[in-house]
Amino acid sequence: MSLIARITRHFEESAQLKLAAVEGLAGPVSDAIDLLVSVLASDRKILACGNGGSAGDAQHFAAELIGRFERERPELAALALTTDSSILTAVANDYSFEEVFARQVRGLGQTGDALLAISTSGNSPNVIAAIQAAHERQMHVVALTGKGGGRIASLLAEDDVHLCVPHDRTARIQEVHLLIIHCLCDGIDAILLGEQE
Ligand SMILES: O=C(CO)[C@@H](O)[C@H](O)[C@H](O)[C@H](O)COP(=O)(O)O
Ligand SMILES: [Zn+2]
Repeated sequence: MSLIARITRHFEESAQLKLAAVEGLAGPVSDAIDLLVSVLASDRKILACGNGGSAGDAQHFAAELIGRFERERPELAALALTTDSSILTAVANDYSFEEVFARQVRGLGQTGDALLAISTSGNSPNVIAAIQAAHERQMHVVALTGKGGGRIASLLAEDDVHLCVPHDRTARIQEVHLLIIHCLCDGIDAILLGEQE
């Protein structure tokens, strides 16, 4: 296969997945927006975590809330738990890598906050531990997964929101996660700016 053909196949597979996934995901994404708006409107905050590309997505989400997405508005309370190398290395070194997000959730999370938990497999132990810590703190959870949701699917509470991309390829799932993150940012802004009831 030529490089052009390989590249074309990536574009086509990604585009086809997005078009196929929107019907099943639009409703849950709308629920996630409503949940996150209620968290922010109650002066609570959103913590975000994930590994690898999903760590980047967690940071991307927090940056768009503290900074801006497409419209001017005041800062919104969001924090990625993936950035502080001293915390990450100390907790991994002194406890375990599985604890790197959960200890931050227990240390920073308060009742009514939300955790955006991102795992394409739904099986990363440190994201699972973060969800369990969020529930201990009476926090809401929005989980971004794929591959059927993995162990995370069975961990979520009734009022949590599960956004599971119907695909088994990590890269494709991440591409839809990023699209979902932009939908979350747009929907949160539309409601908070009074453009959307
Ligand atoms: O971005 C990619 C693959 O596209 C990788 O860095 C990927 O994020 C890593 O393998 C992660 O460790 C995967 O973790 P998860 O999504 O299964 O929770
Ligand atoms: Zn990636």
